[in-house]
Amino acid sequence: MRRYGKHPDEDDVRIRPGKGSRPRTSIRPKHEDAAEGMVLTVDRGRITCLVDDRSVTAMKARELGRKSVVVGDRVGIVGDLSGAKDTLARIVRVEKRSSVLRRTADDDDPYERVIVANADQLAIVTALADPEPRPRLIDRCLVAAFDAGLDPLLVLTKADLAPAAPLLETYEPLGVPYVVTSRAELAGGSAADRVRERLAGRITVFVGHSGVGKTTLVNALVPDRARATGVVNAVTGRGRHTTTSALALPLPDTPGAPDGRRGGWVIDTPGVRSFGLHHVNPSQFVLAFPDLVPGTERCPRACSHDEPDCALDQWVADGHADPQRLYSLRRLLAARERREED
Ligand SMILES: Nc1nc2c(ncn2[C@@H]2O[C@H](COP(=O)(O)OP(=O)(O)OP(=O)(O)O)[C@@H](O)[C@H]2O)c(=O)[nH]1
Ligand SMILES: [Zn+2]
Repeated sequence: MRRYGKHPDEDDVRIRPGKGSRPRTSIRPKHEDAAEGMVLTVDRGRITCLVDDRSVTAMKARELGRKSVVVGDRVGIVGDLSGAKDTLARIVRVEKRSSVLRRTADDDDPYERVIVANADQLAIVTALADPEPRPRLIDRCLVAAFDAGLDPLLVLTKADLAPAAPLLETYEPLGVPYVVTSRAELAGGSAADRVRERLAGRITVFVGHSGVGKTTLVNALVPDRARATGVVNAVTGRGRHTTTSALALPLPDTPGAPDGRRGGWVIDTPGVRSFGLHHVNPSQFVLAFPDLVPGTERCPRACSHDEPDCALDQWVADGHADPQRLYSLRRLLAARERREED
């Protein structure tokens, strides 16, 4: 009888030297019967997954070893999938991720960790005043987005307190899409509608510094957030979502939207204000600026594009690209070197 899967080579055994004579199967069980789930939040080893339309609490199966399971992951899950109280399923597989977003290392935790998988958009929420916008922080978020292959979206809040134009001027050369919101538009619902248009059918991570109005906005976007969070809490047994883990919230369908432009996900990231950028490869980063790429042909090998020999200066001086674009690239490259709270 074959125990695992259906591939003939799966019964191969390998003897590990130095570990006695205990044979070890070289290939893990495949769990082809596992249900598919999406990770909604992770709270100290307790993983809440959406399986069909149920919230199921699960733990990582031992066979996953050190492999992390993060919000947005598509997983294979086995065991009790009823979603009933006090049940615990097992995650046996993590599907290949289409994108990963890493949180910055901090004092409590020196490692840069993946916090969200499979997102395709990063909404950078910034107040136009109270608190003042922090362009360097925006730059860091943009670098993280470009590097992770996420489309950035600027959400500029509190337009009732200050105009958006000065900030938009800085980001215009980058061509980053933006939405501007204000208190009155939030109350009237038009702000949420405009933001929602940008979110339909996508998985969008929301980041923002404390006080910028991120919670106000997310609540407006996901009116039944309380209920959605409640489902999670009923499972984790907490009164409130108090962890710093990200939390995936389903967006209501946009009425009349075509298939593929419906629903979507908002991933809220409490306590996450910036991203680890040390892994970002400067030579690769220029790929986020396709118009500048041909100009790098004459660069020295492994050019960071922010050094005296960089060929881009001459290329731009020769009129091949907008100098503002090179300036923006350099500014973002510099953001990589700075500390989070600069
Ligand atoms: N004037 C003005 N105030 C706003 C607007 N949006 C939110 N606020 C206020 O800004 C304050 C902060 O909003 P929150 O939504 O709590 O901000 P947050 O980004 O979630 O901040 P934390 O909860 O600290 O993470 C609240 O007092 C809101 O009422 C806006 O468009 N205009
Ligand atoms: Zn260069």
